[in-house]
Amino acid sequence: MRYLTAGESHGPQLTTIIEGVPAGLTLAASHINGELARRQKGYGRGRRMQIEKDQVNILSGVRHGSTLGSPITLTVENRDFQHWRKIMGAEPIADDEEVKRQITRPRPGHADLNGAIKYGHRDMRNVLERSSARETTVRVAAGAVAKQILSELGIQVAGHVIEIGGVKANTTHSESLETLRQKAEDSPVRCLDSEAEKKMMKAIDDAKEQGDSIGGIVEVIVEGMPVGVGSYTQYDNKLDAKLAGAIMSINAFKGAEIGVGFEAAHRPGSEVHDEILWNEQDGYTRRTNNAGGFEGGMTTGMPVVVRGVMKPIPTLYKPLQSVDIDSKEPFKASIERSDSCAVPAASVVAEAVVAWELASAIVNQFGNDQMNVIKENVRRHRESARDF
Ligand SMILES: Cc1cc2nc3c(=O)[nH]c(=O)nc-3n(C[C@H](O)[C@H](O)[C@H](O)COP(=O)(O)O)c2cc1C
Ligand SMILES: C=C(O[C@@H]1CC(C(=O)O)=C[C@@H](OP(=O)(O)O)[C@H]1O)C(=O)O
Repeated sequence: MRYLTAGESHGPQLTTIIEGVPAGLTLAASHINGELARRQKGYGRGRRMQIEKDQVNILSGVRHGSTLGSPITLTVENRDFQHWRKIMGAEPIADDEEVKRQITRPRPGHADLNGAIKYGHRDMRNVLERSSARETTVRVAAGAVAKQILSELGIQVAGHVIEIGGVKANTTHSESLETLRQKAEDSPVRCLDSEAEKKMMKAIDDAKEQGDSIGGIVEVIVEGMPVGVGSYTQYDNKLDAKLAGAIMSINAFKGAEIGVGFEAAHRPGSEVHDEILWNEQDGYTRRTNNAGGFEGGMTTGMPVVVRGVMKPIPTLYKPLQSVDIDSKEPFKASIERSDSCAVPAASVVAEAVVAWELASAIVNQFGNDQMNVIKENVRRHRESARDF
């Protein structure tokens, strides 16, 4: 499966075309809209999220609530476009009109300067419109389709926030994935630890008050993946590497880890590798899951545990030093609106990109045209893995 996205942050809409989704998958706008709404929430979001009310239009590839096997086109309207028609070139600007025509002052931490040099844009709006994380809207829409595939195979995905602005959540949770998901849903910062939640919200308030921004760490857990998805046989078949790439592709994400991740550097092997057990009912299991569900680029059958680190939002009310590309004069940037923390929202994006990679790998490996064939192949594979 593959997908492309298109659309500017303040243009009329965002679009994704998704190819390779098997025929016969149940898919309704409500599956996607639920995910879009989750991405819009989260403490620390700015005023833009009060303007948008993301709703998907399914324009191709689905009839009577079921996928056809043909490309699926999904679009989401940018309501804010109505306020940006002139700036975006959809309406002429009168000569005497006060409209900010060009952005010549690059914001540190954004794609502005590098993108302008690369594409030769003297107006950096031509860069920021596309580098904006508004694009993650349709990635969440594509991820919702992937989640639907996983769900029909009994595979569940949940994401939550484990750190914001240096406040760490206690992550020793023994509840079911469903309970974990519900708790995250009920928390304004998508955090399971209610003590940490309060401190995280205070950290966001403090940062906002000081004109600053903060980042954090999100975790995605996936239960029910069959063993042996992905492969060690070629570097670009390693599914853990694809997950790391997917996490790193989210705007502002600067690191990814699987299982104990970077912590493995500090531990001896006896405290890292997961001992192998066997019982008649389940077949092979592991005593621990430090590997986060991966060995040799393949799933172990244990829960997939992926984390990603998000840097602080780059647009600050406390201005940072930059240079005007026309005058070459130094200036301190001033801004109109921004999120002060988008880590909770980004955890929903992280779920989507992880779901996409896992669903793609399954569809590629277990026959890729019809959903019922894939279901049967996965069922047989699970059975043979258990009896191996
Ligand atoms: C959900 C989400 C919302 C974001 N909101 C903002 C924002 O309001 N203001 C901002 O400056 N950056 C925001 N970002 C981050 C920027 O898009 C990102 O840092 C920038 O495009 C530069 O890319 P890079 O950080 O990946 O290098 C957001 C990121 C995500 C994932
Ligand atoms: C629009 C979204 O996020 C935007 C991501 C973003 C950025 O620079 O990445 C900047 C802000 O946009 P604006 O400049 O229009 O206020 C965020 O609101 C969204 O998540 O849907």
